[in-house]
Amino acid sequence: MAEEPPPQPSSGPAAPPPHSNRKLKKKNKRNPDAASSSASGTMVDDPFLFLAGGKEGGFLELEEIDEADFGIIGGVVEDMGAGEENARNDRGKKKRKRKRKRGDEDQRPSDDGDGDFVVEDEQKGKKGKKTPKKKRKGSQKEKAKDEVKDEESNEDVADDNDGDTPDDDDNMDQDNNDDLILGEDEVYGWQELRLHPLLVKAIRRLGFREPTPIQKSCFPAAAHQGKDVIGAAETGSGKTLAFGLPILQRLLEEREKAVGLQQEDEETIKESSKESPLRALILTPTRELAKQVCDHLQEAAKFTGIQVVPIVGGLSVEKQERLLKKKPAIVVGTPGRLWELMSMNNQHLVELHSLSFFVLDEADRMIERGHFHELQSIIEMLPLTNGSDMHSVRTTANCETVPILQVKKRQVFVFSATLALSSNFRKKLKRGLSTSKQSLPDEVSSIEALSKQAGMKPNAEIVDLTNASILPEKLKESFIECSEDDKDAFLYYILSVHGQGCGSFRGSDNSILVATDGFARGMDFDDVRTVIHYQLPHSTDVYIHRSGRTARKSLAGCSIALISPADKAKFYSLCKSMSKENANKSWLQKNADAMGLLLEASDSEEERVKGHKQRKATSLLLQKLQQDLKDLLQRPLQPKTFSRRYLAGAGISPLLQKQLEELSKRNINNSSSKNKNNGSQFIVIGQDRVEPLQALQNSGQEVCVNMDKQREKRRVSENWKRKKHAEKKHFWF
Ligand SMILES: Nc1ncnc2c1ncn2[C@@H]1O[C@H](COP(=O)(O)OP(=O)(O)OP(=O)(O)O)[C@@H](O)[C@H]1O
Repeated sequence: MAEEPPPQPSSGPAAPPPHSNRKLKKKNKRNPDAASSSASGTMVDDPFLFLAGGKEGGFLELEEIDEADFGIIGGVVEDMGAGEENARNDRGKKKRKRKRKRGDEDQRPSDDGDGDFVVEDEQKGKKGKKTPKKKRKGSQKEKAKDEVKDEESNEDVADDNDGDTPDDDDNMDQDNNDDLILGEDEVYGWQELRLHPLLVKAIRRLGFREPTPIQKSCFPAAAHQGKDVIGAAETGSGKTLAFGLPILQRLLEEREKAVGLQQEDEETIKESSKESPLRALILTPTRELAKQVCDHLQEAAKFTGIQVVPIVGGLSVEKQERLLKKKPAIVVGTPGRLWELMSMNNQHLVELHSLSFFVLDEADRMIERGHFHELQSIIEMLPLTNGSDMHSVRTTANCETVPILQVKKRQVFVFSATLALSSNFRKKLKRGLSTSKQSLPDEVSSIEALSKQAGMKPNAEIVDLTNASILPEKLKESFIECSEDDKDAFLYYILSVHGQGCGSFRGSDNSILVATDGFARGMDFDDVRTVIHYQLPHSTDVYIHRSGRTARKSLAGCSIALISPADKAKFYSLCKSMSKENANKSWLQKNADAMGLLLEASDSEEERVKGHKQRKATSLLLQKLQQDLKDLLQRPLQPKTFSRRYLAGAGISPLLQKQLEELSKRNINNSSSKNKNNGSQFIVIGQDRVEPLQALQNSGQEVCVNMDKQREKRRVSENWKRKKHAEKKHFWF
């Protein structure tokens, strides 16, 4: 190990797996809360290549590593069939293809020096965008080369394109239908919402067959009833479009009214609507999230001509001022930079009389220290919406305004993955309305206070879909108990399972992202398979957000927490608070069920019968699950032939390495003769590149095979003992 090249610094994307435990420890000291999500780095000349799978297959068995205890603390073990795997791959491929077209694959995080990551290529360089399509159709290798070239050239021009909006040509003129992944009849779910045709078209292009539950629940209230919304749903459930689509819908409807009023053709209106007073201000806690939300909304607004721009720190103020001169209708930004520009009296940002939407995304993070000062200042800039500002719409001198008829009350949207509202929240909002802004508390200390201060109305729609589960349904949570020193070995081992080289994080199937907790919130990456909690976070929220980077969009994923003795207290309190939250949430439902009451008193007879049938089916299912659980609990968690060999500690000696290689060969031979074999089988992670998620999913079956065999053995040996005993008796008598 001494001759090994030093590992790459942890901040870069796709850092190769650590080659030395010592170095890895150093890295984690610098960044103690790092949450890593899966995949790999280059393994060339790595003496541990054999651990990484490859043709030979890895061999390490979890039980073989230092008295490991591996358990599942949540989630249902279910078989991720080939169907889902294929669907995941297909979806991933389609999306990547589309992203490549847009040049999005350049996007990747980089450390901006202050501990936070920024998306390095926040700018889509125009050079990259204008690469002829023909060139992009080359072989994978050529594509990869092109990407590298694009990245390089983007770096050259990045400075001129910071946070640029998509080209108007790009946005408007590519209205052809070739790009649409879904047919009209495949997006039926959206028609029910009465989504504007131009938005349906964008949705067809994105390939979203139906709205997610949070989108379905928020849209009617937000878009058709003009209500404020507090929305909470599990991570990765599509909250961005839950507030984004209602905003776009209303802007489009207003534009159509304007067409009616002004008797102009739609194209003219489309053109003129490129420049607009500020209609929607969306605040996010981090730069990366602002950029991501902006990208997502630009996709949704693709065919509308509505401009969406990001205003975030880390980019030059002058360039962002240039962006704002284009008068975008929607601005997505972080409080710090927005307030900086507002303080500089940026015209587009301070003329807020036409502002119809004020959105706080990831509101739970917004209220954490470090954000509220600017946030509060911005909120204080917002005009009151009690009707008095209607007059100023007409009279503001140097601000272009939308016609008075189009300006309804400003809507406030507050979204979060976690939500705890007091039972008298609406009353508080009512009281808030009669209170002047100055008399509100100095500090924004909770989502409630924040909503109140932002002017949320008492009839706000509260959509809390976190009831059933705070974490994604298909997330499998697991933990490994180990010593602090062995964490590195486990980390390396898990990463090595994914072991292949990579390009950028978004562009590769097998890359690794080492991230701060700031980054772990809200960032959306396709197909993240595994999240590793190298160190447990202090708060449940952070745990939820970290874990929520995987199992997004109803796909399967797993999170692995490495628990050292020092983490135990944190671990128990985390488990406690997670189960308490779940318990609290289902309290009403549980008690209602126990008393045989239906919560919805207004249900029709038909619905009641349906509900009764559903409950019956659920209770049968529960009984079956209980029986399954009972059966599972009767089986030992691990085979008795538990090996205590371990790979970890202060590096691996050449002798141990040799032994491991030999063991690897032996295991491969064992596995090839699996069907005939009569030796024991472990839950193998790393064998033939089996990832932790798959291993977790398969583990039940493997253990089951072992246990049957062991039971059979036990039965034979007991029979033998009985026979012997009988023979003995016979002998004495
Ligand atoms: N209706 C839909 N159908 C399928 N995919 C969707 C749909 N709506 C959004 N998505 C995709 O789901 C992913 C997650 O969406 P989004 O980032 O809005 O989730 P989120 O709830 O904000 O997550 P987080 O709380 O972690 O920020 C994105 O890749 C988005 O493109």
